[in-house]
Amino acid sequence: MARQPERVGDHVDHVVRSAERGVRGSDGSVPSLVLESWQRCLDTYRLDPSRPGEPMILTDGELKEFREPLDDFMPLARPEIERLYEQVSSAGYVILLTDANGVTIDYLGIPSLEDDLKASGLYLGSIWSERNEGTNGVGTCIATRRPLTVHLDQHFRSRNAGLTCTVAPIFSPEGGLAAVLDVSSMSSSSAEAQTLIGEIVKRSAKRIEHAYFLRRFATQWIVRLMPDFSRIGARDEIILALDANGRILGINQNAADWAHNPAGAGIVGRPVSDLLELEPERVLREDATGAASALPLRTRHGGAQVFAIFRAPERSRRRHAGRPDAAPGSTPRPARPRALTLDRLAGADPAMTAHAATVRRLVDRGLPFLLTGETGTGKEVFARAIHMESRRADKPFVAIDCASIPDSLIESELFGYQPGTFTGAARQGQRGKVLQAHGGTLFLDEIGDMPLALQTRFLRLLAEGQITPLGSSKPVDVDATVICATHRDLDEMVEEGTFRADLFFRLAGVRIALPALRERGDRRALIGAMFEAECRALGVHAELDGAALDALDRYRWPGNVRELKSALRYAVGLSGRGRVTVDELPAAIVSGRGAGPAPAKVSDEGDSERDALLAALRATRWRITETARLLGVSRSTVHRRMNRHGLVRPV
Ligand SMILES: Nc1ncnc2c1ncn2[C@@H]1O[C@H](COP(=O)(O)OP(=O)(O)OP(=O)(O)O)[C@@H](O)[C@H]1O
Repeated sequence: MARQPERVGDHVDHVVRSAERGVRGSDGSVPSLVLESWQRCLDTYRLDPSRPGEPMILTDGELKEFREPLDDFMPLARPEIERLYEQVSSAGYVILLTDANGVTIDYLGIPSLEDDLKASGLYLGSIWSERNEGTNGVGTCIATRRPLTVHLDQHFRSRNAGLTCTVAPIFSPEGGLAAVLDVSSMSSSSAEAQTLIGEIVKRSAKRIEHAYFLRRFATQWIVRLMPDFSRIGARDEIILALDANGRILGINQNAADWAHNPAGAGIVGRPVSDLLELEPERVLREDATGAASALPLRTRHGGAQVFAIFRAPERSRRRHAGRPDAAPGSTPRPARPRALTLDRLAGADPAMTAHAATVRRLVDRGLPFLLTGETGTGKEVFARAIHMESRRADKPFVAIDCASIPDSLIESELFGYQPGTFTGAARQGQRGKVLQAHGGTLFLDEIGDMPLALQTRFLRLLAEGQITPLGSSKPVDVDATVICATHRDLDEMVEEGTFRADLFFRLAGVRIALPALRERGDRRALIGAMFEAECRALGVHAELDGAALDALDRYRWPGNVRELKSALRYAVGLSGRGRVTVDELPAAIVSGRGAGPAPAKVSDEGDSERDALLAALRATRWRITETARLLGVSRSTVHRRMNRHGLVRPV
């Protein structure tokens, strides 16, 4: 908030003089974290404490770029932000979640004060790095990685000296700073209130950090440790992620502190039995008995007692359905999404329902399937549903993306190789994905990107049910259902001679063309069902407003169901008040961008492909995801084409 001019002078004087005297010469009235920050602002960033002006607020488009890398994190943080807001908003506080650059990526504030909050920078899209705003809660937390309160004129800039900001860092499972949680008000608060808010913010930040860690290692073993059983689930809980052999894959920040090892270096990669008197087999046994009670253990060094709770990896937990999987008081996990069966994928769309009936009739008849459809129409999930419908459902489903493997490796990835076949090869050789799928299903995504030379070898697999690993002369029998998918027009490629006709006829045993989302007859119902699924997945209760549903229904969806899913996740993540309106939808959907003609298909090779790619890269300012969407191809295809045409993002 703006300050009176005469007080601005006093403030500047106080900041500059105190910074000159430094921590040693200080009378203790200014906390050392703040003093050191003032020094950084003057000496390193060369900021002017008296500078007036407005806080910088990013546009929606700019903000989206900062949010994108934290797509999986934001929905985990949202419920905690809401809980925090409920606790403190009546006392005039607002909540900001910033990324590690200080950009406010999520926010909950008092709607009636919105204009004032925005003018003070307590708003979505504001930037609170020290370099931008000088000493402030978020920026100084980023610089020091410590929780703190910056009260009134402890702020470096005079114009922020009406604020009180209490913050706590949130660390990523890798030990880096992921985000900062901030509770701010536009007024002063008593020392007692600051202490109380400080504790509440730290607890919330830890809850988010734990949820992030548990989500990241959902498919691994989790061991939660506390010196005292009653404290399991508390915020100083130590959490380790282990692989099936008891090797430590990740540790939370508390574990790093416990081991006096800030980044966890030297712990990750070691067997858990180095830290605890615990043999890996014991972990498995604990889970098999479904034990949710704490197991007393001793630390390897020092022999101190700790209590441990185990959580099995997500997949094996499904087998113990109904068994408690979290300690009391821990963050509730969002519901796990239900499997996408053929029926669920088909919904009420006539073409999809007919495809589901075809699959049921022809599955297990030894025929290969060819799935076509624009990017994001659900080809891979459909392939998985075919597998689950088949008698091979309990055998492996092996997916391979022909577009993302370099041409030089695709052959060895698929067919494996004998020991010593080429430089850099594993000494014991490799089995190859095709053999791994033996007995189950082999899913070849982006088959249209398979190099011609390899198509010949692949033909043999389809024709004779045999493959020959690289460096070997002995063919090996393979029994697998083959499902291929592509967004390309294979008929056209065959005509052009870029795809082998004989291979095409072999693999197109059962052709299934998945409709684009804009062509689906059950689009509104599908949007509604996917909205509910997102709410369940994020643990949120929300309704979809009629106008928002209309906007979603009208949009052209160049990225199809994938794009719809991420738009819904974004909207549900943003909906604080239990209702998703057009305001929560991504700007492109509301503005109707992407509501134009269907994405142009680029030709296979040559100049036109390069030109189209370059034009798309320029139009999207070299953003790969958007380029892929614009061209109607996958991100990996964009990367491959960039390599092929030697296109490098300008610096
Ligand atoms: N009917 C559906 N209901 C819910 N989610 C769906 C449905 N169809 C697809 N999805 C989701 O949409 C996303 C894209 O699906 P998928 O990866 O199978 O598409 P694709 O056609 O293989 O894409 P690409 O061609 O780019 O590889 C996935 O997250 C999938 O779970």
